[in-house]
Amino acid sequence: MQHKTTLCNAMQHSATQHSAMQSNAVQQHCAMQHIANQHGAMQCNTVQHSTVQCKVTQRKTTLQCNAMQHSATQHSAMQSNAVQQHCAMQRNATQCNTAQCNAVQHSATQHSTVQCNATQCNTAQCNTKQCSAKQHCAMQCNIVQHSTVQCKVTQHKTTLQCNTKQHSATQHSAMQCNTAQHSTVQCKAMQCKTTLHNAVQHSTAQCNATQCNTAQGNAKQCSTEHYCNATQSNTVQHSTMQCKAMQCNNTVQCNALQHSTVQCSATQHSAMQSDAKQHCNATKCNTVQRSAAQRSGAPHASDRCGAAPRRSPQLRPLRACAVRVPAPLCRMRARLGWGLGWGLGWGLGLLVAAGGRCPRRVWGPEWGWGRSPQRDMHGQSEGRPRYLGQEEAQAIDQELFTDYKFSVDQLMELAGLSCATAIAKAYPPGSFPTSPPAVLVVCGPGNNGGDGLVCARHLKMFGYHPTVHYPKRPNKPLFEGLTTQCQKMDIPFLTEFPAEAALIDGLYGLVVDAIFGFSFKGAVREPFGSILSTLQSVTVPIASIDIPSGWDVEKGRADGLRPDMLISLTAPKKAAVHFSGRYHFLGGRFVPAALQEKYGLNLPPYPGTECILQLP
Ligand SMILES: NC(=O)C1=CN([C@@H]2O[C@H](COP(=O)(O)OP(=O)(O)OC[C@H]3O[C@@H](n4cnc5c(N)ncnc54)[C@H](OP(=O)(O)O)[C@@H]3O)[C@@H](O)[C@H]2O)[C@H](O)CC1
Ligand SMILES: [K+]
Repeated sequence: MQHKTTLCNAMQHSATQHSAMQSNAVQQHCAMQHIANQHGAMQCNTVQHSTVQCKVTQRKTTLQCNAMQHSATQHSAMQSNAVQQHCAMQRNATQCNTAQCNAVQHSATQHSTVQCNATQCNTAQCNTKQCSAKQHCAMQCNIVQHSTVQCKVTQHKTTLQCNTKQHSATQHSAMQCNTAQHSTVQCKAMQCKTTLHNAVQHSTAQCNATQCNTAQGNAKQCSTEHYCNATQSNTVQHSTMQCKAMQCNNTVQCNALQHSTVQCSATQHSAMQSDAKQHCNATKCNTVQRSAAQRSGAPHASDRCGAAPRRSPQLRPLRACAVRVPAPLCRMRARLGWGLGWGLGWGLGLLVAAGGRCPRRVWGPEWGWGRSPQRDMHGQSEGRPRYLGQEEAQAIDQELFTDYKFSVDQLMELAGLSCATAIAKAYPPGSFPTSPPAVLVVCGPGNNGGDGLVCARHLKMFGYHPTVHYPKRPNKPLFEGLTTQCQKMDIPFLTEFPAEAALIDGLYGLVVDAIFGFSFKGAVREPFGSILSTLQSVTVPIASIDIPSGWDVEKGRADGLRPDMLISLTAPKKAAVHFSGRYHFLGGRFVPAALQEKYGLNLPPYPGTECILQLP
């Protein structure tokens, strides 16, 4: 509100003052907005700002936006960030020296919510009293780790930024409306359909994928030169997620220029195209390979196992299958298993399994058991691990902590490592439709969520590109530590869960479900209800840690998630008998023999030094 037009006027935005941060590629955008007096502090940003720079600008309060606050003493941590040239240009070199940007100035008092920005949140300061406002950290800690895409979502979700007067419908600039980062919901009709969003204002950044995927982005609109031309389709804004099938299906858009490697997303790529590492070129996109059949998951030509994976038409299978049931039978089994009731469905499933197995991967004797399971209705059988009830699982857990004196983080580390290892075995990076292999890890409020954070960290170490969504964070050092570790390893945290399954399908090759574990009870509460409901519609594979989230720990849930992978920790829980995905692993190789004995776990021997074991 204090932000006067004059503060953002031509003088400040002159060539000399326009810092590296401000003098972005789309000069005309700022120029246009400044002239129109619409330039609020928030509007100073622009998508064209690099991630760091953009955020710095956006985080500025209006007070900070003016020249006075840019004095040395007021230069907050936020301002004295890595964009040193910004400081140098706006202040003289001596003012913006290291001393002024040092810890002294980063005192608690100076660390306002706004000032405690990404840079600080990535440091130890984020865990101190200075940044103790949890929401603050949650929001701001994400920033640097957020890719351009994610960062903008976060920023645009900020109440301060989104609810100011400048963000009225008319003032809502193309910049604000732009960003592929806006989900369809966020990029509302009101914002996207203002007269501001005309062709002139729709710069490269502004005509983004989200818009192209909305009602505006229909064939008619997107095929115009303004909206979906070659330039727009190959910008950084067009991440995997954004350059969607719609664009690839448009023959106009499907030219070689637009279809960079990055842009050819999972959705666009048929399995055949992905496997062949032939990125969507003009020929492929305009030919029969883009047929409906392929997009609906027809098996890959090179899939020697034949049957298309239920959830991952775009992911290559691991190894050759042994005995396989024809895909229709497998599908029938799945349908029966989930559609006609548990008992009947599972019984028929076993009938099918007796003659062969659906393409559930077992790697052979060195990895798992070659034989099919002979489970009873409780999942227990001779020579097989005992499937635990909820209370049993909790009791073993407690005993590990109280009697054996393990700490939670010890076991969580092993559990999370097991999960990452199993994922890497089943879904090697090369099998992902996109490079890098992007994984969405959704973490819940308990230890299952902690496993997810550890898993994300190890996945990162293994060469994956995990992104975490962690909406409900316990106020405990363990979880704060795990979060910080991820953030400092440049793992982005999505503050907003993608509202549409298609976005997830486009962006990620795999979803890790670390929402609920063996303590889940009752009806799912928000925000996890919405999250799970979205996850039910994704087509990329889901790997569930310990229990498919939302399932009753003992009874399962017929209309719930249908993960492609389950990593049972310690021992499978009773619900696992209903698991029908391809990969069932046992992980958490930390249960001492005496405890195994006491609870009659009957765990199979892990191979060698492995921390996981594939179950049939
Ligand atoms: N020994 C082992 O095998 C180990 C396993 N680990 C992992 O830990 C989980 C179990 O962790 P726990 O924290 O006990 O439970 P959850 O992760 O399931 O989560 C509990 C939180 O979930 C909330 N909750 C419960 N029900 C609902 C619901 N219906 N809707 C929304 N939220 C729900 C619950 O909230 P409350 O308000 O009820 O408190 C909790 O916040 C295990 O499965 C393994 O993954 C360890 O990592 C290592 C040892
Ligand atoms: K889970």
